[in-house]
Amino acid sequence: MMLASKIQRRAFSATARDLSKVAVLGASGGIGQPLSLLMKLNPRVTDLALYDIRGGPGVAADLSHINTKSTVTGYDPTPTGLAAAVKGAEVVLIPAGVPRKPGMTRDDLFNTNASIVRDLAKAVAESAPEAKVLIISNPVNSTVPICAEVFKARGVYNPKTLFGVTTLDVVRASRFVSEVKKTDPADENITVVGGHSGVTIVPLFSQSKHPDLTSNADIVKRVQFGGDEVVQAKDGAGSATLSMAMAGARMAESVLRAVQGEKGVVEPAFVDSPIYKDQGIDFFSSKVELGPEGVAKIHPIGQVDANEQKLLDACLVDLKKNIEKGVSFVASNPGN
Ligand SMILES: NC(=O)C1=CN([C@@H]2O[C@H](COP(=O)(O)OP(=O)(O)OC[C@H]3O[C@@H](n4cnc5c(N)ncnc54)[C@H](O)[C@@H]3O)[C@@H](O)[C@H]2O)C=CC1
Ligand SMILES: O=C([O-])CC(=O)C(=O)O
Repeated sequence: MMLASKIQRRAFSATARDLSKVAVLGASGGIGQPLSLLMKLNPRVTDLALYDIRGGPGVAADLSHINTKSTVTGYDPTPTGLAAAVKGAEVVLIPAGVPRKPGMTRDDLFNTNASIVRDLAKAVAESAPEAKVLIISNPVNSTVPICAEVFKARGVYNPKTLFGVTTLDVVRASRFVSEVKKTDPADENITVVGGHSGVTIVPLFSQSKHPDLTSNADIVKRVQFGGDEVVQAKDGAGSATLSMAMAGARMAESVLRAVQGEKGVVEPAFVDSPIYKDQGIDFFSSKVELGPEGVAKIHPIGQVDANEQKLLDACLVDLKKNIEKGVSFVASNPGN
């Protein structure tokens, strides 16, 4: 009897884990569409739910003709649409919100995107409190704390399941290094820590195959301000969308690999982290080992050289302010 129930339990959990619903909130945007396409092509995904304030069902109808196994459903902002989109999701990806124009910092997006993320987080807290939530909307340094505060207020905050997506920073770093060193970017694994904006992005070249790059101010700056290159080139039409879709899809795939039992899956992510808590900084991006429940282990930063220590010092000043801004926003604007 006991054995039977054990087997049943195992069968149930295998089924539950194999049924991986992914929801994309902001699915008809510049990032949302290619990200949803990449999720439709991912065989680990069984159900794809696409929500946007406009155009979700259209994007869903289009993707639903692709002959992979997953079902695709689109949702509009009806009273039940958002709740239905996230219900039962293993992973909720959030690229909803406005992108930068030339001359703006990511922090300039705060006034618009803070309330968008707050309201989406409420829906996730109510209808999918166990989902792994991957926040792409900028400013990530503030939108992740916003999401955490919303979850805390509803008693469902789990620091293991909330991620700010910083994957694009390591994707860029490996590509930029490969251009300088004439190598294959696939062989370049560059650690990037901190946050996701300007000087809060800290590449640790001393830990790579190219420690000489820590004194190369050009490449350090390029990693920190890579997003600006795209914003300027798009000249008012937005920021990185296609490279971000690739990076977001890689992060979602890594989360699903870990959920489905793969060991040793490590990605950078901006998470609730012990690393600088003693300095009042509750969130920090570093290498995170993923497990079935989300964050399994946060790797320490490791050895840094004097140049990198200076970068880290500058990072922490801004990061602290960005995090505090998100926390105070929810305290003074709790919404409905
Ligand atoms: N974490 C990262 O590395 C990166 C983050 N981003 C950020 O991602 C965000 C989205 O960028 P794009 O896709 O280029 O912008 P976009 O303007 O093309 O798309 C945003 C989408 O969000 C939707 N939206 C707005 N309010 C919504 C709400 N309340 N609920 C659901 N959907 C809503 C819009 O209708 C639109 O379809 C921006 O904040 C941008 O700064 C962009 C690149 C990299
Ligand atoms: O630069 C931006 O505004 C968008 C972004 O976060 C990036 O490309 O890294």
